[in-house]
Amino acid sequence: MAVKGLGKIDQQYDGSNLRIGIIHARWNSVIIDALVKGAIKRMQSLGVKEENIIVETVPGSYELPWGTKRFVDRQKKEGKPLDAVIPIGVLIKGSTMHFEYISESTTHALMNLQEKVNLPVIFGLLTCLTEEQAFARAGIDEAKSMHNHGEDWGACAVEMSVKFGP
Ligand SMILES: O=c1[nH]c(NC[C@H](O)[C@H](O)[C@H](O)CO)c([N+](=O)[O-])c(=O)[nH]1
Repeated sequence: MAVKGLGKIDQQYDGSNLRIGIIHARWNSVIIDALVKGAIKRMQSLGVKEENIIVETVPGSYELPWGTKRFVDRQKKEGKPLDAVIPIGVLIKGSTMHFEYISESTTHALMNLQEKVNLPVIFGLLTCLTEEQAFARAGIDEAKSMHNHGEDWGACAVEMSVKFGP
């Protein structure tokens, strides 16, 4: 069976000089909290200092693109520029098309944001058809916990910053 997820990291990247932002939505907060903790844990295991992991929040996933842009700009303006940013949101399909529209528009906006902010913008949006899928991808024990995707996003942020930074 193919092993999903980031798999083996081809090398340990040294995050000790990095400053990375996490901006997360507050919808589905139990799942969000697990994903954020997973990202922080992995980044610290790669040497990113606690004081260099800056966490911000927005109401929902739809606010992530604009919130991320302003967050990155503000950190730069304060003389503490980020090396990468991880927007995190959890969208769970409901009975309307709301899920589809937010998933599609937010994904495209986050992808396009990379050019605008000239930084790695890691794709931390879980778009799940059921709560069980979301619990599993946040490594929460109530479901068949697959793997905490937040850890992958943390590793990705460090690798992209080290490899492609200024
Ligand atoms: O982050 C989420 N926002 C959601 N909606 C709120 C949306 O992101 C905005 O915050 C809201 O529409 C105000 O702009 C969700 N649902 O509606 O299901 C969801 O599952 N996850």
